[in-house]
Amino acid sequence: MKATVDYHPLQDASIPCPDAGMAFNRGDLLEVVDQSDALWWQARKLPCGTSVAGLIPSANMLRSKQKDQWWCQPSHVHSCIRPYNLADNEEDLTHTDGKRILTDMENNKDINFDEADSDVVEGIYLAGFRRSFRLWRRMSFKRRRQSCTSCSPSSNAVSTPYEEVALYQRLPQESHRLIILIGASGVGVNELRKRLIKLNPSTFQAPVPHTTRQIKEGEQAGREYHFVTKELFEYMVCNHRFVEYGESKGQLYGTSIDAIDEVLKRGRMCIIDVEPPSIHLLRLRNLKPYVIFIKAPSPESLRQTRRNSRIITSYAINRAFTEEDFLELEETSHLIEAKYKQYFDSVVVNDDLQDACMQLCSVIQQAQNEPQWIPVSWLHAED
Ligand SMILES: Nc1ncnc2c1ncn2[C@@H]1O[C@H](COP(=O)(O)OP(=O)(O)OP(=O)(O)O)[C@@H](O)[C@H]1O
Repeated sequence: MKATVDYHPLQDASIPCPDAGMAFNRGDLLEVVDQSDALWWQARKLPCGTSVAGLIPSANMLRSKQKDQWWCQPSHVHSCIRPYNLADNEEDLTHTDGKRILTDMENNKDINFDEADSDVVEGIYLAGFRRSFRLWRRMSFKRRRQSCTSCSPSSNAVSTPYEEVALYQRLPQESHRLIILIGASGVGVNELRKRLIKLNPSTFQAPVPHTTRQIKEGEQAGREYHFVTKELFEYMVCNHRFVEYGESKGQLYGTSIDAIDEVLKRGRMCIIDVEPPSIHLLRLRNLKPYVIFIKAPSPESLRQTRRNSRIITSYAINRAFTEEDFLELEETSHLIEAKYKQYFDSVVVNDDLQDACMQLCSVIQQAQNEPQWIPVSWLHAED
């Protein structure tokens, strides 16, 4: 089983023998060796080389403890994921410090928010890196972050403190697993994703996003974007076709499940980066997502390695990192790790870019070609 909650026997007054208890954290793999008691099980941690079996609360026991709300944070409905609403526009245009982003943009009239990040490698267009798309994600991230600090991702954990898992080995004829990269904004998720795709553009691919904005000269439908009407976009929203979507400068942008399927059906490995709350929507049997957390390096190394790097912010393109950016990045990285670690299959620290890219490559190869623990429910045959 995979634990979806943290447990500390020394803080549990109800455990019959605290010394025999076994502490575990969200994401730990536990092999249950005795389930005969309704309240207390015996389990050991995997890999089990050194670990001895200890006492853990049964799933029912944990659920009833949760009702008393002592073992985890209060669980909230994830109110930060809201359908698109015109009333949200004002919020999108406001900084945490109250300055209006639009004003900043107006001050930068020469900025072209939609150019330059496109790329063609070996005749293959690298989709999903347009600035307008990334800008929307950044703005939407800011908005969600403001409303999200108390939001727990694990309302699901209430009903399933342990998730049953089994080893899965992908067969060569099966689709590749969806690779999800998660990380704080600015940590380098897009840089790594792009490098990976450039290394092998016929293997790795990003889904083509959707937008309601007009097609521009030089663009091709289905290449930079799937250009759709607002009506079609909203129809897709109503039919839950988007993993993420939102609005920037009056236009809608989003990543659809269909675009992900399209990449997988072509036999490619689909690499996406989404905000952590979207992981839930992608935990599907047919996608069997493998989640890689891109972690910020130590504070010293972060400042050292990024001294010449440039970022896209909500109101400026290609500006140097500031101390405020570093602090925000570190804080967000910790926050994401603390809240979502039960979903991580691997962690890659983005310290030296080249090393991180190589490590990412090898983790992805393992994910696709070696046995991995996945939820048992993903193994069941299609209905
Ligand atoms: N390991 C690294 N060393 C030095 N610079 C890096 C490293 N990783 C990323 N960068 C640089 O940091 C900047 C931000 O990276 P990137 O654009 O990939 O961020 P991101 O995580 O995708 O965030 P956002 O989605 O907000 O753009 C880029 O200029 C990128 O080249």
